[in-house]
Amino acid sequence: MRVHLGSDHAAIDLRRELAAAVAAFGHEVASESGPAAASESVDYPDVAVEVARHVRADPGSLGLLVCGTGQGMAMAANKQAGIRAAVVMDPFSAAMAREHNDANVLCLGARVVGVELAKVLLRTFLDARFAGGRHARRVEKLEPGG
Ligand SMILES: O=C(CO)[C@H](O)[C@H](O)[C@H](O)COP(=O)(O)O
Repeated sequence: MRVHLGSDHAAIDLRRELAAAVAAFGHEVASESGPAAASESVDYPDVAVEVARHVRADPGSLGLLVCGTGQGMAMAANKQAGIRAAVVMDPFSAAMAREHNDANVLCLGARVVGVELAKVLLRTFLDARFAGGRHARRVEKLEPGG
């Protein structure tokens, strides 16, 4: 699975940890967006839009957005057509976001979850698959005018 990563200044360390985890889990870091140092304060909507565009241009890929809480990244990413971004803090939600909601972007909060839980959430998200069926009808309705 190709994964497009992005963070703001509040989650650089977690972004780096999860970039390594993506590879360790047998997946590919397709792109990495965001500042190089925590001293470079950035606006999360800018990073979220960049990653959303990468995901949309790379069919079948997934996005991973991390910031302080994950909430801002999700709010910004979900404004982009074709993007279904989910903030999760537990493995069940990580699995269901993929299986029922066909989420294609995972949002995590570096100030909310620790690194080891973040890795579990990431692996759960990457390993899950969309269930289709009745869920496909519902997901179609998420698109504007859907
Ligand atoms: O956590 C957040 C709420 O969505 C944002 O994504 C940012 O990470 C947070 O607002 C950054 O706060 P800072 O005081 O500028 O470090």
